[in-house]
Formats: sequence, C-alpha cells, structure tokens
Amino acid sequence: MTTNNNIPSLYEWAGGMPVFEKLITDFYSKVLHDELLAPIFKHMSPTHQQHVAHFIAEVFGGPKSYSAEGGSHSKMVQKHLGKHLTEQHRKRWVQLLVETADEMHLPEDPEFRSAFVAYLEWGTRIAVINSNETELKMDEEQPMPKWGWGEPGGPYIP
Ligand code: HEM
Repeated sequence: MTTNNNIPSLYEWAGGMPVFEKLITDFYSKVLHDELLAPIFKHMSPTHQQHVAHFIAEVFGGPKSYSAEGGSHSKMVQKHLGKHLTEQHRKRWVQLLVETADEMHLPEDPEFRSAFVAYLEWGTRIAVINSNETELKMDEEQPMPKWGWGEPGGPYIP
C-alpha cells in the first residue's frame, strides 16, 4: 500500500508480511524463555503469534489481514482485559521486541526506528491500561489504529 506521494508505508519499508511474521515468531521464542514474561504467555493460543503479526502489519499500513480474520481494535483490547500487566512487563516486552528487530536487521534508519518504537510505546501503554480494566470501555466499532512515519517524516533519504 503506497500513498499518493509514493511514500512507502512502514509495512512496506520493513519488508512486508514475512518480516512481520518472523519478527513476532522470534520475539515470542524469547518471551517464552524470559522469566518475567513466560508465565503470562505460556498458555497463549496457538494463533497468538500470527494474530499479533497481522495486527501490527495492518496498523503499519499492510493488508487488512487481522480485520479479515474477524479481529478489530476492540477485540484486541479485550484480549488484555484483566491480565494485570505492569510497567515492568511492558518494558521487558518492548525490550525483547526491539532486540529481535535488531537481530533481524529490520531497517536501522532513524526515521523507521523512531516510528517503530513510538508505536510500541503507544501500543504497550494502552495494553497495560486495558489490562487493569475488567470491562471494555471503548466503542466496539472503533477503527484499527493507523501508524505512519510521524514527526521525523520519512522514509530515510541517505
Ligand atoms: C503494541 C502492543 C501490543 C499489541 C499490538 C498486542 C496485540 C495483541 C493481540 C492481537 C492479541 C490477541 C491474540 C489472539 O487473538 O490470539 C493479544 C493478546 C495478548 N496480549 Fe497483547 N499486544 C500488545 C502488548 C502486550 C503486552 C505489553 C503484553 C504483556 C506484557 C501483552 C499480553 C498479551 C496477552 C497475555 C494476551 C492473551 C494471550 C492469550 O491468552 O492468547 N500484550 N495481544
């Protein structure tokens, strides 16, 4: 998906769906070996990784796979209700995902990494807030979030 100005989406810049699927699969391998996060995820559904990859890819301007599979922003939020996540969990989650992105050599330009980390900060903080609620407080029809290049603009031009 490309905008009118031929600016690539974050999804395209990252390398498309295979990159998101590998990123999230490798990330959860780390999570399951992490003493802080493993207990939270050890009973996750077999489709968890794929759903998270599809969710993030869609937010970053990729195909609407998560929505097509029956997902929505509110359905994602609901998965976190009552999970009682803490700031410590959130920080470790972000740290492991950024480490995985480094190991996979996701684009390392400042513009991409700024937008990537900004989304992780935003998304994980929302996850923690919702995890400490017991019922959904948002409009179920709320559209999927969309994330773009943000303040630094982009893409990177050497
Ligand atoms: C950008 C941030 C995040 C996104 C986009 C995200 C996305 C998702 C999605 C799409 C699901 C549903 C998966 C499915 O349908 O099987 C989910 C479930 C879940 N998420 Fe997140 N999440 C985020 C942050 C976090 C954080 C920071 C934690 C904890 C440290 C967390 C813990 C969980 C748990 C425990 C579930 C339920 C797992 C299961 O029982 O299958 N999430 N998340």
